Amino acid sequence: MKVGKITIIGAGNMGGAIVNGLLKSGYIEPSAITIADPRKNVLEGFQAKGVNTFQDNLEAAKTADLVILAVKPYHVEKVIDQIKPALTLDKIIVSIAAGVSLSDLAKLIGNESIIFRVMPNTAISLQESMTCISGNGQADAHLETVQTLFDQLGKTVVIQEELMAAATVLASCGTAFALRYVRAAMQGGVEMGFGAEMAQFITAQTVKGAVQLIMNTGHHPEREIDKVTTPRGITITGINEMEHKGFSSSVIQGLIASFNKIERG
Ligand SMILES: NC(=O)C1=CN([C@@H]2O[C@H](COP(=O)(O)OP(=O)(O)OC[C@H]3O[C@@H](n4cnc5c(N)ncnc54)[C@H](O)[C@@H]3O)[C@@H](O)[C@H]2O)C=CC1
Ligand SMILES: O=C(O)[C@@H]1CCC=N1
Repeated sequence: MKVGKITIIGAGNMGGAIVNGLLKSGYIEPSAITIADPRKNVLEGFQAKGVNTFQDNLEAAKTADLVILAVKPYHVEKVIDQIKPALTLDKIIVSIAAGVSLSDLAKLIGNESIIFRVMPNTAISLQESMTCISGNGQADAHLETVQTLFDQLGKTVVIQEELMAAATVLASCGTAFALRYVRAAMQGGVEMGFGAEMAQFITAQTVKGAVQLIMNTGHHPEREIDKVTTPRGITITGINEMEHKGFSSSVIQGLIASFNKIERG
């Protein structure tokens, strides 16, 4: 079933990105979208786009069929407390707060409520998110509704909740990790003679093409790497130097450090 009215609580990086992705998708009318935030100035831009805006979370949540909690994890408890009178058992509640479990949410909202944990990334504003979804027992009957909604905003997978921390690191933090590669390559490009803007354009298009090579074929990355690394050639010289300096190991250790941060707080 297609979702009716959506309320997003929190108009920051992610709340704002979700609204922009929804507007871009045309999946639901701007008038069916509501966003709430205490900061009046961030709401004005959304109001101009025809979205309903509120500084009062409870008022914002009252009319919704689906409520997305897009506040920092340490604000989740307070926000749920504020909107609880509006969280009737027919409402779908979606939390994108990193590290806040379904059982944490059920303790705050109620065991009988329909609760999803959804982990998108900032590319949701361009309908290019990788979004991982898991839900509680009550959520099963509404999975199609929620997955179809996030399908409008990129790619989705339904996962076991125990993988949510790993999903957060790979898919959500992953945007920043990937862009650090892009920035590093740009710095190298500038040292070799390109202006920063041209280095960014060349690097970004190269990364986009490399990603499409594996996405369009399903090939393992090494299969495509093998096509680039001429024996005794230039690429293998650079790649081996990167590995001597710990490239893969550094990426893996960074992922695990982020994972441990979620798991241990
Ligand atoms: N930034 C990212 O790439 C991702 C973030 N997340 C999760 O999304 C959530 C939001 O993160 P960001 O958007 O990055 O944070 P943010 O700080 O950019 O946005 C949070 C927003 O909540 C608002 N806010 C604060 N107190 C509030 C209250 N009582 N009621 C309503 N709104 C309130 C703030 O004014 C702000 O606009 C976090 O729980 C984070 O773990 C999940 C995936 C990716
Ligand atoms: O760094 C963070 O805590 C958030 C969660 C995932 C991406 N950004």
